Amino acid sequence: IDAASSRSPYDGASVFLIPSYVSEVQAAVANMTDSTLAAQAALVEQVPIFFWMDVSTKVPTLGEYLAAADAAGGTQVVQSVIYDLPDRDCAAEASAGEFSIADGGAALYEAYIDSIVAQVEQYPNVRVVFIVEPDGLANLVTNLSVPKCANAASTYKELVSYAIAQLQQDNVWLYLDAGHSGWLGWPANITPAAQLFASVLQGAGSGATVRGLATDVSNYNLLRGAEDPVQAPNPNYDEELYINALAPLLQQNNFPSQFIVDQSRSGVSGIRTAEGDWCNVLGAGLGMRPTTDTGNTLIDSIVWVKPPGESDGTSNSSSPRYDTHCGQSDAAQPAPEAGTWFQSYFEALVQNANPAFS
Ligand SMILES: O=[N+]([O-])c1ccc(O[C@@H]2O[C@H](CO)[C@@H](O[C@@H]3O[C@H](CO)[C@@H](O[C@@H]4O[C@H](CO)[C@@H](O)[C@H](O)[C@H]4O)[C@H](O)[C@H]3O)[C@H](O)[C@H]2O)cc1
Ligand SMILES: [Mg+2]
Repeated sequence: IDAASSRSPYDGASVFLIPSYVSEVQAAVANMTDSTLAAQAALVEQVPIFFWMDVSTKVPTLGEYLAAADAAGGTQVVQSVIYDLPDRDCAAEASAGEFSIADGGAALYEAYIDSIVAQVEQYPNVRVVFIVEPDGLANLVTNLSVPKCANAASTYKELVSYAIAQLQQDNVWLYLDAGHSGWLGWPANITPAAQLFASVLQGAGSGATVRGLATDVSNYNLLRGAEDPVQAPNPNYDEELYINALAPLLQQNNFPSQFIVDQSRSGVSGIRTAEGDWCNVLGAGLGMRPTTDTGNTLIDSIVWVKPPGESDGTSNSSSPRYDTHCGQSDAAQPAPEAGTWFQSYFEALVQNANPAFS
């Protein structure tokens, strides 16, 4: 058990602002004509988000950020998402990745992980928080009926175990992605989910550990609040209910039960026509600001993981990465490719922010 995982990485630390996102927001502000809204949008620059390593060529940039955090002094936390599994996003089209299992993807992914290890080992004084593979394991709980997921299952598990095994440095905290309340929170899913997380941790070898799980990444659920009608009849209809139900199941399976929760786009509830809608949902607003004052000892921090303004996926039906969810009536259109800047959507997120930026 490495020292890191026995305490929150956020205790007594400053969270590093990701420069590439600050630049995206600055560019967005420059393009805004409504001066009141632009002034509110400028405040978003000061909110820490996660740096997504959605392609292996972004790993050196993590190194630059670790160096900058190291130079800043004090106790810094750099937040980053590991997101490059071969046959990625197996139940959807929008976020398919660079690696494919059929084309040596497993070996390439291990090299990707090894390159991340090489970066974090250079900066032992910087705390690094990784969320490991959004949607990856969650898809193995509910979507083995999807051929791409069934074919990828053993590889996903082996590679997440590999990532855990390789990232045991004392300055690293790992939170596996655990979907959200409207996904794995369903009673039919929650126990298989706990068992899957535990088996993947065991696959990392004895002594390997993680800090816990991340929930609501790139989704729109409330941390705690009134039930959104589309969540009914799920008893775990918000993230805190999901976390409180999941934690004992994890403990029973010898899996650490600490959490971080994405609230970047959770400011407005009741915006989806169906619980499973995830793509650029209309009416969404920036949510609770990141804080360690979470009101629940299981939750280390509220965080912003999905960078607000970056698209979930293209609405162009002729694109190879077109997913029908991005063409729905509750999806903002026209939308650019996943991960690219969506200006009008960003402006709406600021407009709908709750709490408001002022
Ligand atoms: O009452 N009942 O009787 C009953 C019966 C069955 C029920 O079934 C449950 O229904 C849920 C709601 O549809 C399903 O949850 C959805 O599953 C999708 C993947 O399949 C997720 O999509 C991902 O979302 C990510 C961002 O979050 C994207 O990054 C990613 O690209 C994208 O693929 C949705 O969020 C998530 O909400 C459950 O699987 C399903 O088991 C539920 C109730
Ligand atoms: Mg996605």
